[in-house]
Amino acid sequence: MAKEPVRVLVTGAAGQIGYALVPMVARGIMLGLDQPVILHMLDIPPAAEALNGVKMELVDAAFPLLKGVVATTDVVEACTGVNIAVMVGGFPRKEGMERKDVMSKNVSIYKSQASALEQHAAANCKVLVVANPANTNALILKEFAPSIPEKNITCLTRLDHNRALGQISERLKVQVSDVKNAIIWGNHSSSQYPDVNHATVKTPAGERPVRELVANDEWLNGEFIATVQQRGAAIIKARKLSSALSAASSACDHIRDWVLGTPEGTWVSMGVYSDGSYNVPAGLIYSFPVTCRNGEWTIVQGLSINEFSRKKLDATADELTEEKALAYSCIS
Ligand SMILES: NC(=O)c1ccc[n+]([C@@H]2O[C@H](COP(=O)([O-])OP(=O)(O)OC[C@H]3O[C@@H](n4cnc5c(N)ncnc54)[C@H](O)[C@@H]3O)[C@@H](O)[C@H]2O)c1
Ligand SMILES: O=C(O)C[C@H](O)C(=O)O
Repeated sequence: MAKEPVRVLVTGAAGQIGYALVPMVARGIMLGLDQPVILHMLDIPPAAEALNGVKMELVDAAFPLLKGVVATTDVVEACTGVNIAVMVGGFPRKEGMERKDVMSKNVSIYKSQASALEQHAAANCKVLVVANPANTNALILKEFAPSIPEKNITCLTRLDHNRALGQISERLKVQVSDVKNAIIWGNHSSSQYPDVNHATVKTPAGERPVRELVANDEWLNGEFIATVQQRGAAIIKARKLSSALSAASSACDHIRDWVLGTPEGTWVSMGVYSDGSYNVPAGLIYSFPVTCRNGEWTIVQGLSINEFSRKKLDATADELTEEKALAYSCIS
């Protein structure tokens, strides 16, 4: 029997990530090739015409899994009945703007969208925040949607996770699909800590540690970390626009693994509400290694953290604590 359609909200759908993401959702890349979807697309009134253009293209593409499209600038209409919400819309930092001004605009956007989701989304709606500052926008959304379980509110660090796998694959000249269990700890910002101390590569002789195969701690502790931390900035420098296809693809990876489960023996990185694991302060949205089963994520426990890693976990937690204070100071 055909499955019931799942309603997927994409905010900021007229923007660049939105334009890359909605065809992926409509093709079944996010939720599976047997899962019909209804797309809800939200943008702001100045983008209404462009949003309608995206809707026209979705119709023209005749995606078999796409059972309907809602394209709107009305947040209540956009949020009504959605099962998955991918929050891409936000206020970008413009030249000359203070951090606090950008934060204040995003706090006000995420406060009002939180209320709309809380009141109108389907029960058990899963939320992924992509828009920057992603971790703190997700925290504000959690704050203003108290009836949405905190386990349902996450932010995207899967792009950073995939970037780490990509760098190891390039360095070792192995297939990226053979590299697994990197970890992104902390903030989706340049303070994040890409950690490969537990990562492995599938070889004909079995799974081998990345550190052993790379055999160059100086590169792993220096250039590798900096490259992953700075990759977003490098893409902006090259494209004059921030990453879009990789961000959209990673958003699909994040939701697919959350809903359908992570493969046996594999973990992924997700920004989730900290419960104090690994001595990360509780009450931050912080990126951890997680496995997913039956639509729920669980933080991987018991990984050893050496002194080098400890300092990096703490530094990115400190940045998030500071961002949290700034965001709370903007709440009106
Ligand atoms: N977490 C990640 O890994 C990651 C990666 C890449 C980009 N990003 C972030 O994702 C966000 C979107 O990037 P983009 O390149 O698509 O930007 P973009 O400027 O092309 O698109 C953003 C869209 O959001 C819309 N928007 C603004 N305010 C809105 C609101 N209140 N409600 C609904 N829509 C609204 C804009 O009109 C625009 O169409 C940015 O904040 C970017 O920094 C995050
Ligand atoms: O939009 C940005 O500032 C960069 C983006 O978050 C990315 O990691 O590519």
